[in-house]
Amino acid sequence: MAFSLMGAFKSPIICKDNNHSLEAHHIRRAAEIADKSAGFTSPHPNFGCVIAKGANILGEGFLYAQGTKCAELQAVEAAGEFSRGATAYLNMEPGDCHGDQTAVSALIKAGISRVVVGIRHPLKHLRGGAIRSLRSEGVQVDVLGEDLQSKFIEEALKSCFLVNAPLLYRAASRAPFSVLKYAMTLDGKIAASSGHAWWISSKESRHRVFEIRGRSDAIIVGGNTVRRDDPRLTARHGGGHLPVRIVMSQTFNLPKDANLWDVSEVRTIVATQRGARKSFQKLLASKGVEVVEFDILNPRDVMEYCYDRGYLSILWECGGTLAASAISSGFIHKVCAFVAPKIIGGVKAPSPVGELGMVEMSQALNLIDVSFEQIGPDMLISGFLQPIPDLTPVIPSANETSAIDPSFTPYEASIIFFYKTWDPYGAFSNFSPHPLRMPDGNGGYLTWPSVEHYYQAHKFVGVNDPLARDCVEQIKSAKSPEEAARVGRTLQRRHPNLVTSAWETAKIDVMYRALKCKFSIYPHLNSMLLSTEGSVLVEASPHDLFWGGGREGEGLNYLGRLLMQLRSEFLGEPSTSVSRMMIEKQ
Ligand SMILES: NC(=O)C1=CN([C@@H]2O[C@H](COP(=O)(O)OP(=O)(O)OC[C@H]3O[C@@H](n4cnc5c(N)ncnc54)[C@H](OP(=O)(O)O)[C@@H]3O)[C@@H](O)[C@H]2O)C=CC1
Ligand SMILES: Nc1c(N[C@@H]2O[C@H](COP(=O)(O)O)[C@@H](O)[C@H]2O)[nH]c(=O)[nH]c1=O
Repeated sequence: MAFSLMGAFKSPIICKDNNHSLEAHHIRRAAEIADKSAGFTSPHPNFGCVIAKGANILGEGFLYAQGTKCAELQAVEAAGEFSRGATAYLNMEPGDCHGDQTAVSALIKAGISRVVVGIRHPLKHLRGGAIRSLRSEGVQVDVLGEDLQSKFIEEALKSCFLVNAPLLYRAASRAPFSVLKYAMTLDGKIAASSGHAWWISSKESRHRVFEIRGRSDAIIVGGNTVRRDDPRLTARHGGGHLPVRIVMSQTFNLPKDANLWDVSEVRTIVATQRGARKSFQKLLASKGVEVVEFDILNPRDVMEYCYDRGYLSILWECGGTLAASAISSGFIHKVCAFVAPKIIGGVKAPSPVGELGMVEMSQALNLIDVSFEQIGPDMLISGFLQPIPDLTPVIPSANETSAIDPSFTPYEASIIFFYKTWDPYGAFSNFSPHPLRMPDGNGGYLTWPSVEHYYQAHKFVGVNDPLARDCVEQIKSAKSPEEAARVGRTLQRRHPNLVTSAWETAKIDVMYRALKCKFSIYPHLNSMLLSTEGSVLVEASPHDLFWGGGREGEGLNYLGRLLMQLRSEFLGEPSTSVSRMMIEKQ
C-alpha cells in the first residue's frame, strides 16, 4: 500500500490542535536539523533530536554521518541537567542496529520522561525495537499518526517522511530514490536546436543544483549529454558530499577526452552493453574510469546495480531521450524542473522528456505534493511522480519472497551473508561504527573510528614521507567509514608511489589485526560471531571481488574467511591462517 502525503489520514482527525501545534513545531525542527546531513549519512537515515520543555528548546543534535555521535546523545549533552523530565522529539525511531543501544540509553540516562517519534524505523528488523526499550524503562513514547493525530501532526509527519524519503523508497521498492532534474526555457526547451544549452537557468539555480547533487549518491547522464556538453557533474557549492558520476551509453561512442574521465576528485562509472568497444574500455580503465557491462543496458538494471552498491538517492541530469526511458521504466520518483523566463523556439530543439507513447491528455502523469519556489529569475517546480511509500510492507522475509516469486531461492541456512550495516549481521561489516584502540607502533595507542578507517590508513602507515603521513591523517579524520573508504581509495589512486610496499599481501594481516581487536573488545560482537558457529560467512558485496563474495559467488570473500578464522580461534579450534593460505596460493 502506498502512502500519499496529501491523503495520509483517512480516519477522522482527532482535534487537539492547540496542544499539537507546539509538538508539531518541535518535530518539524527535528526533521529540519536531520536534513542537514543529507548525502553524508547515506545509506543510513537522517536523524535529528530536539529536547524541549514546553516551548523552550534545551538541546539539539543530528547525526552527521554514520559512525559519528548519535543525535540523541548530542542533544542530551547540549541540554545537560535540563534533560531531566523533558521531552525528546525524534524525526525517526533510532535504529540501534549494533546492539549498543546508544540512542536509547542516552535518553534514559539523561532522565527524559517522554519521547515523541515522527516515524518508526523503516527496516523491519529494527522497527519498534527502540520504542519498546524506551517504554519498558517507563518512558512515555508517542508516535505521530498512531498516538497523536491532528492537522498539525499531519504536517509534521510529512516533514519526517520527506527528510528520509530516499530511505523509505529504498526500503519499500528495493530501488534507490530517483530524482529527474532539468532546466528548461519558458517554451519547454532544454537546449537550442543546435544542442547548445549553456546556460538556460540562472547562476542562483545552478548553485541550487550543486546542493541537490550534494544530497545524492550518484548522478546519471546519457552518452549524448557527454558528447554534447562535456559536463563535470560535481557539487561545487563548497564542502558538500560528491556523488559518483554514471554515464549510460549503449553505443560506447564516447570522446577520448572528457571532464568526466578526470577521476582525481570523484569516481566515474560508465554503464554499457556487454562486449562494447573493448579497446575503448581499456583506455577508460587506464584513466581510472570503471566500466560496467550489462546484457541489455536499461534503467531497471542500472538501478538494480545502484541498489546493490548501497546508493540511496540518484539524480538523473540527462536529456529527454534517457529521461523518457527512465520514466517509462517507473524509476523516477521525483521531478525538479527549473523554468527560466526565456524563449528559444526551434521545432527541433529538445524537450525535457522524449517519447512516452501517450496520445491523450488523460494519460498524462500527474505530479503530487507539488511545490513552487522562485530562485533568482527562475521558478523551481518540484513534485513526486509516485507517492512516498508507507512503512508496512518494508522488506519481505525469505519465505514471503519465495511465495511471491517462486524463482527466488532463499539462501542456504548454512551460509550467513552480511553486507550493509543495518542487515541482521551488519555488525560484521567494516563500516560498522565500532572504534578500535590499536598500538601505534611507538609504544602508544591510537583510536580509530572504525575498522575501515584503520584499514584504509594503513595503505600509507610507516611510509617515510610527509605526504604519506598527511594521507594517514586525512583518512583517520574522515567523518564516517564510507568517507574513509572513499578518501583512502582516492589517495591510493592519486599517489600509488606512497602506498606501503607489498600492500597486496600485507593488507590481509592489517585487516586481521583490526578485526581481532573489534571482536575482542566488544562482547556483544564476540557473541554474535560465536553464534554463527557452523555457518559459512560471506560478505555479500557484489563489486568487491577480493574482500567480498561477488554477485554470483565469483569473489574471493577474504573478509568472510578472516571472520571464520577468528571465530575458530575464539572457539579454541585449530584453524589455518588466511594470510598463509593466500601466500601459499601465490
Ligand atoms: N537543460 C538541461 O537540463 C539538460 C540539457 N541537456 C541537453 O540535452 C541534449 C541531449 O539530450 P539526450 O540525447 O536526450 O540526452 P542523453 O545523452 O542524456 O540521453 C540519451 C543517451 O543515453 C544513452 N542511453 C543509454 N541507455 C539508454 C536507454 N535505455 N534509453 C535511452 N537512452 C539511453 C544513449 O547514449 P549513446 O548514444 O552513447 O548510446 C542515448 O543517446 C544535449 O543538447 C544537452 O545539452 C542534457 C541534460 C540536461
Ligand atoms: N544546461 C543546464 C543544465 N544542464 C545539465 O548540467 C550539466 C553540466 O554540469 P556541470 O558541467 O557540472 O556544470 C549538463 O551536462 C546537463 O546535465 N543544468 C542546469 O541546471 N541549467 C542549465 O542551464
